[in-house]
Amino acid sequence: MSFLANHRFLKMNGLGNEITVLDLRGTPLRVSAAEARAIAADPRSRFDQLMVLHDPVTPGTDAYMRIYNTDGSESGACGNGTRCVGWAMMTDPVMGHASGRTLVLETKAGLLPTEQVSDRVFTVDMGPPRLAWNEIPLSRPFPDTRTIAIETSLAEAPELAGPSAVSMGNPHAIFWVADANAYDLKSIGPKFEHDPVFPERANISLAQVVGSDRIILRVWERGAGITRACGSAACATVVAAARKGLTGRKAIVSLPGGDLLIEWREGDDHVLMTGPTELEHEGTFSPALFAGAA
Ligand SMILES: N[C@@H](CCC[C@H](N)C(=O)O)C(=O)O
Repeated sequence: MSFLANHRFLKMNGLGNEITVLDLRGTPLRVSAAEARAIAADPRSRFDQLMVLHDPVTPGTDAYMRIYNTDGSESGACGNGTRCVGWAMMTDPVMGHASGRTLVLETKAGLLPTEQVSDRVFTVDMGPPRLAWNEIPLSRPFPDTRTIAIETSLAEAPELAGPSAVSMGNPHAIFWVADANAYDLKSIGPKFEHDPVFPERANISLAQVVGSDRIILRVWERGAGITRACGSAACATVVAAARKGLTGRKAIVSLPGGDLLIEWREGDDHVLMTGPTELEHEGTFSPALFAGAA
């Protein structure tokens, strides 16, 4: 039987981005890709991202997080999920032992200081964007990642070419469009996600700039598909928009699930993301879920 049988989880969301939080602190256990897919397959624990808490690794941090997509792949960043973890570690009666209003969380991509702004609203310091082609990563050199060349060309949307590329600890490609709702993202997203220029695949965004401080955004997430919000994509988009002179360094990003406030701070180059969290329910995993999942 899987160690996850009867294990407690929280089902949350950040602007409709479906997040399941699982606490494995105090154990050496690790969720496999098959177990993550099994958790995603149950409507009670369905997620776009599974945030798994582990004991801290770096001194001074509060927890190490592994982040799984629906397909079982792992990511270095999830902005909406990190806010949910902040809420869980501060407020949940079982997971919430953190004192104070700040936490430092760690992923394979780095440190994520997280601050409670009000009851359910959190700001995550998503760190500096990574803009060099080999940091994103891209499969070949581009001196300027504000616009890159891709191999995929769509007969139905030939204007979707030359996206910006940014890593926020995970790879993002941002296509600049006149109307973000004019495209069948479910059809085009996977084609761009798997373009050979993205050796680790990429999260694909359609960004419509509607003012110097406002962007409408839809996202096809690597490993998860269309989601109602993607925090790291919102951060990557404001960075790319500011680099291209399309907006300032602070903007509201409107996603199908609601708004995020993003600021690319002068001075230390860090990107701050502020937005809400919501607890939907808690539950325990049915042992039957993991039959056949190793
Ligand atoms: N929803 C997340 C990003 C999720 C990670 C992504 N699918 C990846 O594989 O990089 C967010 O809020 O940032």
